[in-house]
Amino acid sequence: MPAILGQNQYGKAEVRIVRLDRATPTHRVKDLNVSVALRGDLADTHLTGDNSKVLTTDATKNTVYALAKKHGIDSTEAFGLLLARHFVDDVPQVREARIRLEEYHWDRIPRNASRSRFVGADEIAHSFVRNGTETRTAQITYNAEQGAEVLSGIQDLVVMNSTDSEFWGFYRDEYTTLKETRDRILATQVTARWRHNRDDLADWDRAYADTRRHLLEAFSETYSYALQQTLYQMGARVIEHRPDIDEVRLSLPNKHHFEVDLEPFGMKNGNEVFYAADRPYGLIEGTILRDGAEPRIPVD
Ligand SMILES: O=c1[nH]c(=O)c2[nH]c(=O)[nH]c2[nH]1
Repeated sequence: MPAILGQNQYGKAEVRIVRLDRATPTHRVKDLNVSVALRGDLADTHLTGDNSKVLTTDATKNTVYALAKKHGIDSTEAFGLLLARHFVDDVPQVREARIRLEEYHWDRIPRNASRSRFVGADEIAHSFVRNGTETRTAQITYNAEQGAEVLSGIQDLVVMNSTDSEFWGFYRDEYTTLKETRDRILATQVTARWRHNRDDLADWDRAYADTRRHLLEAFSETYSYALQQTLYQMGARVIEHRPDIDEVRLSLPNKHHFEVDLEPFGMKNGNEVFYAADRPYGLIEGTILRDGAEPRIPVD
């Protein structure tokens, strides 16, 4: 029985784009996952392999980045409409475009009232925390001889600084190709555990909230030359402010944001349009201890 081609569509799925608006010192961020599907006069490529009407999926991805640079991303819907109209109105063989968008929402990290170099009344201009991702953890060990040990923690606290991060001066061997940068996005998904040196705190919820706040403040206030340095500052901040905590163990994946090369489209990126890669990622881990304390959180 002869076969016929039924409904079909194609495009690039899950284009991860972070668009920064750096027009003022108070940066705005749009973080989207965009999937493009195009329909139209596309029988030839399926039936004979004639690709003359195929707008490459690579070009659809580039379009997402280029239009984001050109027009900014005002709202998720408006950006989806812009893309859909572009593909249908400007590419003759495309009759219908379906754009699916997921937006990841970032809240600003509240400002520490005692520090003044940030603009805005009570928020930090370039530091963000993604809402709804984190989990609070606890591990209690008790035995009759040694009593109780309380490990508290947080998992998947996703944070980002849209500036105040550099990375340069690193060791180079024949396989090193990374370019040095004086201004990059620094983003990570914090997993932390901290060991209390007492089991009789009056308010564990408050201790947790306070420790979380110190981690966030240290992340956002550290002008960073390496995620390793930020890790140390985060742990040290907790040790300094929480006499009940002797040890902080941190695991920080470096959520890389690569500046998209927009030169082929006649545009300078200007540190505004990024490809948010999910893997591979750098993984920076370390324990920060109260001087004199022994590490006791088990190494995974
Ligand atoms: O903060 C960083 N630390 C590294 O060790 C590293 N390595 C790398 O490629 N990028 C980065 N960034």
